[in-house]
Amino acid sequence: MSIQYDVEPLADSYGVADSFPKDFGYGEEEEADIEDSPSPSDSKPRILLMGLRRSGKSSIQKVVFHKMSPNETLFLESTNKIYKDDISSSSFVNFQIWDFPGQIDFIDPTFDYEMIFRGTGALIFVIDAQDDYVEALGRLHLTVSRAFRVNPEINFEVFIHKVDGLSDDHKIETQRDIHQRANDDLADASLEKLHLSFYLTSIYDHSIFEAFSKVVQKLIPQLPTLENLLNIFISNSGIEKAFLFDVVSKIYIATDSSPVDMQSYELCCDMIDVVIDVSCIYGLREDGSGSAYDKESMAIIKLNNTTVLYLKEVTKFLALVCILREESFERKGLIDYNFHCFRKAIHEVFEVGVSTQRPMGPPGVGSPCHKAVALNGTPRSTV
Ligand SMILES: Nc1nc2c(ncn2[C@@H]2O[C@H](COP(=O)(O)OP(=O)(O)OP(=O)(O)O)[C@@H](O)[C@H]2O)c(=O)[nH]1
Repeated sequence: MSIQYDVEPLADSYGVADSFPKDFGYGEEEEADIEDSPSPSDSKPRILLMGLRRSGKSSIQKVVFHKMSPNETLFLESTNKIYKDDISSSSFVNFQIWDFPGQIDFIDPTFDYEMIFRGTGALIFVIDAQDDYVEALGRLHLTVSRAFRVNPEINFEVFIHKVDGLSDDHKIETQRDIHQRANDDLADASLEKLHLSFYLTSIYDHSIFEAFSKVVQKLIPQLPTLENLLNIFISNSGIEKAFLFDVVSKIYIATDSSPVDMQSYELCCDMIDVVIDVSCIYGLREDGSGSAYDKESMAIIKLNNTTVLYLKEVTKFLALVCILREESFERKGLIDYNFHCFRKAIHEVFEVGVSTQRPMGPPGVGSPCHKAVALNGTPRSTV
């Protein structure tokens, strides 16, 4: 395997290149009392992580957005308050992730669930698949039915989590059973319109990143355009698969329309890790200033099975990672030209997003959630 790696530590013309956080990121973490009044940053759309105690909520947040290694999560303390994690300063994902304590009580008058659900884009309910999940299903039903009544626009996502401990057959059976019971409960409550999506996840492999990618993609209004651009790019460049990655979290925010196989995704994730690690060691200035990822970032990795991985910077937060055959890579000039057009188009997509951004309206109880677009293209909610 040979690695060609080329990174200019800092491009002044890149505007905020130097602002890419040195620790790779991961915005300020706020701890909030449940009864806290909303702060201005609370107007950002949220992804809520809910579920019973010890189901794995904090671990998911730490592994996906804070590069914590899965084994370290064994030492995480139980969450007693809502943790609001604003990752928008380092990630394309312009959301706050709110990690809830397991024992949250809807009857508690200090828990303003109307306010919380109104600005929510996605609610992820985590179920521990290694545990008895009857109680979790009851909690899931209570949570989603409350949330749906306040804001029917929320995407409801169920992570059947910790499946690393289950055999393949057991995984499928658990998913079928949870799916069946959860939907039966909804049907009994005449909530057929409430749609739940299910994912099998574990922090010990890439499944958690894949699942989070799908959750985030649903919140990106420009997704069809991005997919279209990727399709045009790969078909004209002889590329087999291309992913548009959020570099910090390794969530892919879009891919071309050919099916995603887990191995390709894992390979691309590993490439990002290699590039960033090498860049952190050799790409910074001697005094440690500069950025591990900037406009000049690119890498080519040739594998011993005639496959080539090609990574290029698209925006401050996004990278394109392509998988192609060695023969196709002989036409690198063509690929680079097509990439140049693709990159330009992506910038235009998000610039249009900014110019069509709606002004923030005053909060109003029960008002529908209007979606506008933020600088990085993810929707902002005005509630
Ligand atoms: N085997 C396995 N263990 C996991 C996984 N995810 C989390 N865990 C473990 O589950 C335990 C509980 O994880 P936490 O992230 O603290 O759970 P939580 O839901 O945030 O718990 P509370 O803060 O009490 O609500 C930890 O020991 C984790 O290491 C997983 O995918 N597989």
